[in-house]
Amino acid sequence: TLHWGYDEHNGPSHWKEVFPVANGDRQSPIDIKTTEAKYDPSLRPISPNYDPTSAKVILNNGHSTSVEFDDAENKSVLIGGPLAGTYRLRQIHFHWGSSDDAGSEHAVDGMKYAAEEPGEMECKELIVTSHGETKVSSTSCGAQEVLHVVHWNADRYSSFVEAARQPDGLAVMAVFLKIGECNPQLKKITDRLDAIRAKGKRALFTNFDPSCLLPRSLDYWTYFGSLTVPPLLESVVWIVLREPISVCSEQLAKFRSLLCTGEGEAACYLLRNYRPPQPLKGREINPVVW
Ligand SMILES: NS(=O)(=O)c1ccc(C(=O)NCc2ccccc2F)cc1
Ligand SMILES: [Zn+2]
Repeated sequence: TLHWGYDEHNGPSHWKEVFPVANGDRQSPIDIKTTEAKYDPSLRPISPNYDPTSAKVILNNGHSTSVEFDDAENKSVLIGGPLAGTYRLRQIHFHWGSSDDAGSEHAVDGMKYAAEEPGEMECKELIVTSHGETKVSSTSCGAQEVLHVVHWNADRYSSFVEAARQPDGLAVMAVFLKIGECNPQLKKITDRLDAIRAKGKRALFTNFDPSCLLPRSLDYWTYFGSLTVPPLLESVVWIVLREPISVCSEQLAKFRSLLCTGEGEAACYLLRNYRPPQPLKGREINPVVW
């Protein structure tokens, strides 16, 4: 049977063979067309409230690296914005591409921040060389990667797994990471990746508050979608932050050095792990800027 991944033979175009919901009506990620987003005055600011002692372990599950949090009580929660009730922090994880100009999942106005390889957004930069001539460099701009902060509706459901099967069960905050300065907060995570290079490995990871990875502005777009990896359950209220945070090339490269194979297996690097944008199927996207 298909073991899903991100290669030619088991990647996103094959997932529907095992997970038919891949062709559902509320799949993620999507390309957010900002001009079509409809402002909803009832939407409030989001309010993350995390306790650093909730952080427990960092692991490599073969599809990404995640930091898992203690979600046995309402210690670290997200409230406000489009959310009715208290959503409990479960884990954070990342998606990236095989080169610095690809890798995030959601896109904004076609700027496939992350973009599958073809058609990624390019920005032309004029560079004046030392001897005065100008030349155009086409570097990709926009974000190259994405951080997902995953929460579940602890008001209405008794576990993550139960919530993951409900239409309002999960809330995931997406933060774009843009190539630039190295990110000192992200360093805490990238410095631990050497300890969990093989699939299935885990390491202690405590005293970490993921709000340190959030941008200054919490302006966001919100829409109803799904998990972006199998089982692709349609249970996610997406909250996509407009402002990216910075990450440097060297930090991104460390994610790509993770293995999608276990110890003792022929090594294969987890070079990319993002799903391309999916059809909107008539969904409304609400921007929230205040
Ligand atoms: N990329 S994302 O959309 O933010 C995303 C978030 C969480 C999961 C997850 O927890 N999967 C395991 C899982 C799924 C369903 C039920 C139990 C599970 F453990 C997958 C994808
Ligand atoms: Zn994700």
